[in-house]
Amino acid sequence: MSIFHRSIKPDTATKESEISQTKKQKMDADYFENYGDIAIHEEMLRDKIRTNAYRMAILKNYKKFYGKTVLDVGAGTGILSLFCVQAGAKKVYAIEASEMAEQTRRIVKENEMEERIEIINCKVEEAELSEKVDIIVSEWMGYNLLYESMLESVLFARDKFLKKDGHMFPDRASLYIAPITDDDYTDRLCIWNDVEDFYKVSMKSMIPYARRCISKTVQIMCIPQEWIQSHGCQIFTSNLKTSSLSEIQKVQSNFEFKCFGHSTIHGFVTWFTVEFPDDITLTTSPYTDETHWSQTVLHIRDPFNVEQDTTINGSITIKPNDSKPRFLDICLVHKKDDGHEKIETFLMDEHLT
Ligand SMILES: C[S@@+](CC[C@H](N)C(=O)[O-])C[C@H]1O[C@@H](n2cnc3c(N)ncnc32)[C@H](O)[C@@H]1O
Repeated sequence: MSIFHRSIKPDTATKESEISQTKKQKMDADYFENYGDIAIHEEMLRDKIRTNAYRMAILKNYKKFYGKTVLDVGAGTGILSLFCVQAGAKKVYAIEASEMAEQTRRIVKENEMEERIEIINCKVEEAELSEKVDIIVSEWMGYNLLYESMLESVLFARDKFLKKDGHMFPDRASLYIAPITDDDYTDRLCIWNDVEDFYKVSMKSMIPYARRCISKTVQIMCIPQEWIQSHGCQIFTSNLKTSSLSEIQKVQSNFEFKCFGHSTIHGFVTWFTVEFPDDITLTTSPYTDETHWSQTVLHIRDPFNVEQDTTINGSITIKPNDSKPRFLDICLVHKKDDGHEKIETFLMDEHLT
């Protein structure tokens, strides 16, 4: 992604590009250092909803895997590669850029699968394979589906390594949004009223600022179903076999909700699903069992009241942040019935709560 404008002279542009390149490399280094740590892999393996969805998808589709070659993009501990061999894969290329790859080698040996799983310790963008593969498996999803921007690497791998009639596991991803009431929102503001009782000084003037602070931070949490105030609306869906890079680099969609009943809207929640062949779906919906992704909550600045059938419409744009492309810029525009449009912007970076 280019960060400079046409008006910048070539030499300045080169300098800018070098800086951005160094920044990007540093960010990637931090990213892979994070995945070199055991804790994140423990969290993923503890998430049985996630891991069993992949296990079921691979084992139930054993006819697709039997005798075939597979590329596991971002193998981590190698768990998905092991499932692929259990399903009968002839050869799995397990590409992992972080230092975890050293441990993956040990795990593969422990399972006596060295002859079938080849660990390649580099970024998939830098890998060379001696053949094209029949299947790509990858667990690339981040919070709000696109946080981390790993899907770009998976599509890169698809275009370079997947046979024309090959399969993607998963092969579809979708993102949903719904308006919510947040029962904890008022509690969070209470302190600015309570200061008077506690210490006999007033801090009520902080309330508008506190609201702004709440609305700026993206919260990762499992919300109670009762908070949801209308049916969800799909804002993004991608066929991973055919989607282009540009389609996944900018999500832009309108939404419209009809509210269930009387409540206060404090924000919006997003969740995602990924689908595999043979009707297997992994969902992070608030209506099903918790996963380590939870849901993503975007609080608005000025909560508003709704009644049954109040309409909320608007649009959402999600794209990688220009200078830190693994993070996301989110712009949410919303309007109640014929009211004024409100615009909320969020940076989904490491300061998630
Ligand atoms: C979400 S984890 C999944 C790990 C494992 N497949 C699992 O399901 O438990 C993603 C892994 O992909 C690796 N990864 C991300 N981008 C990569 C890239 N471009 N090339 C190679 N590995 C990558 C990360 O280091 C991380 O270990």
